[in-house]
Amino acid sequence: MTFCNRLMEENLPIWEQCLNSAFLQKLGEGTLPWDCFKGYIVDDSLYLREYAKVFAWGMAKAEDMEEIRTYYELLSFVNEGEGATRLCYLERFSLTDAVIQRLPQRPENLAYTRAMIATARDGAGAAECMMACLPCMVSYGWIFTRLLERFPGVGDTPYWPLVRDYAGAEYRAACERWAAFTEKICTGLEPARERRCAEIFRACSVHELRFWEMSGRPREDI
Ligand SMILES: Cc1ncc(C[n+]2csc(CCO)c2C)c(N)n1
Repeated sequence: MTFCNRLMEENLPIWEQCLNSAFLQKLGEGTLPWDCFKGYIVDDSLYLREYAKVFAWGMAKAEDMEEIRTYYELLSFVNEGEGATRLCYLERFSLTDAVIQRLPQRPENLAYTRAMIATARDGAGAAECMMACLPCMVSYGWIFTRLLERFPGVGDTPYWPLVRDYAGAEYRAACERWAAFTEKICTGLEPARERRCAEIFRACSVHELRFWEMSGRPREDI
């Protein structure tokens, strides 16, 4: 089994808890309070801004152009794909990007992005950087694919544009590319560094869970 597949398998129980969070279950059923969804979109927009900085560290430490191209691809994915869906939702909430950028990240969100950025900043290189980002990419693919299987009716809810971004074949193919790149850079690592990588992957999977739990509560400042 590949290193990335092993990590995914080991962390499936955490992702399962994400899928079973009140936020995602209600989103699937179409009963999620709109205020909770609004809070999620705001925090997630702030999250994605900070997330982009992880790749700045990755690029600064890159050893070849392929690495830089991968970070560039990941960044443009956030900017074009996910950014567009979020902007549509913000418009529906009558919120603008300028307004939300001044809002604070909620504590769980801040803890997550601080941990990712510190990991990429302090890590030895691409392996640590990708370990911090991979759970967020691949857990979304896994979670939203399962969510759609469990709640096929989600296609008729206002949450469909978000689910559609992650539950399709195109996103799955992108995840496979990112995992293949990660596999390549993690092949032949010393055992201590490999253990550290597994710890980062797990810590970030737990941060994902905390983010979903946080999203079950509305923000009080919007
Ligand atoms: C809290 C949180 N976790 C994960 C994602 C998903 N995500 C973030 S970046 C990216 C694509 C790769 O750059 C994906 C799929 C999110 N939006 N918010």
